Amino acid sequence: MITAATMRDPGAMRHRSMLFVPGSNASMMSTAYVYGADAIMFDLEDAVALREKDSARLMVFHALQSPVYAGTDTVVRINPLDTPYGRDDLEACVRAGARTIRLPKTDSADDIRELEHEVEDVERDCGREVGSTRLMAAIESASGVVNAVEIAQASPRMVSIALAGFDYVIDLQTTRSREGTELFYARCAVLHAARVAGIAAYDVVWSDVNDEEGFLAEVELIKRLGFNGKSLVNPRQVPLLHEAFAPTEDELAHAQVVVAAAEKAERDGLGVVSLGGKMIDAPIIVAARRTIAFADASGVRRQERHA
Ligand SMILES: CC(C)(COP(=O)(O)OP(=O)(O)OC[C@H]1O[C@@H](n2cnc3c(N)ncnc32)[C@H](O)[C@@H]1OP(=O)(O)O)[C@@H](O)C(=O)NCCC(=O)NCCSC(=O)C[C@@](O)(CC(=O)O)C(=O)O
Ligand SMILES: [Mg+2]
Repeated sequence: MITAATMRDPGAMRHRSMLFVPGSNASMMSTAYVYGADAIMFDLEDAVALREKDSARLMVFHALQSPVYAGTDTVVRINPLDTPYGRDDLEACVRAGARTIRLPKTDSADDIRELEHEVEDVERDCGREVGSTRLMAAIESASGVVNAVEIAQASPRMVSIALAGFDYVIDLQTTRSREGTELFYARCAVLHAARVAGIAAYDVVWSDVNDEEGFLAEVELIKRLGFNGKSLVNPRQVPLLHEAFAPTEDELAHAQVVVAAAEKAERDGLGVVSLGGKMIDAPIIVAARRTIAFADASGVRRQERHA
């Protein structure tokens, strides 16, 4: 039986970066794995021209099976299932062993249930383990935002949900601003949906790859809101994002002391811990463990700490 627990490996929750790589660009696809993104997302949808849909699908099919991507968390953004390409994309990607399928323009939980049904058929057909393909939804409309909780909970295969800002602002009849005021409600809704469902939340792409300052301001905002990470369009954004999400050495040192104090209190059979006169309770311990996990993912060096 497929359960949420079997689908969600904790590593996926620690992902920060998901790099879009156009499925029609052979040169980008052949090198994308070197940039250190937590997940590589081959795109068959809007980055691919209509006349290249079939050749891009074939290239992604081969890339997914290439040894260079064996150790990478691969995601494929397929075309929506109500287009002439969606079902062929899905079949090729599941057969080739994509770890996660990203459904763009997800408006309702039924979209995910239909996807799940199709994925299961292909898994059975090609002899892949049923339940081995994970799903994620991109929310790109007002309907998607309003239905975000049901979408996030629509299948135990769901591992994450992403806001897609560019299509969303078109549906909202506005435009994308540098400060992102128009995205505030959708960001909060998508994030809350992810937390209700116990899955990861990804923020929108930042398209002006030369505007580093604007990108970093947006990253600070989404980190503060609680997002796990962001969809990216350019390799230069990967280290910037990872660095911004990495705890400082002081934050890490404090988290380690908190966890060490909590573990000592547990060994000593004490319910309440005091650290420098401050009470350390369960949420503070959870936050400290999260900081340590982020530090590990970011490669921040740990030192032995004792209570
Ligand atoms: C942005 C730009 C044109 C900048 O070009 P530039 O030329 O300035 O890039 P440079 O930095 O100079 O490149 C230096 C070296 O990196 C290589 N390189 C660049 N990008 C790479 C990459 N992505 N992967 C691997 N390699 C890469 C490049 O080949 C070069 O390699 P080399 O020649 O060997 O040195 C370029 O990055 C790019 O095309 N990005 C992908 C765009 C894309 O996928 N759009 C669709 C997804 S959004 C969407 O659909 C909206 C959405 O749906 C989103 C949602 O759903 O969330 C919604 O509604 O909001
Ligand atoms: Mg879009």
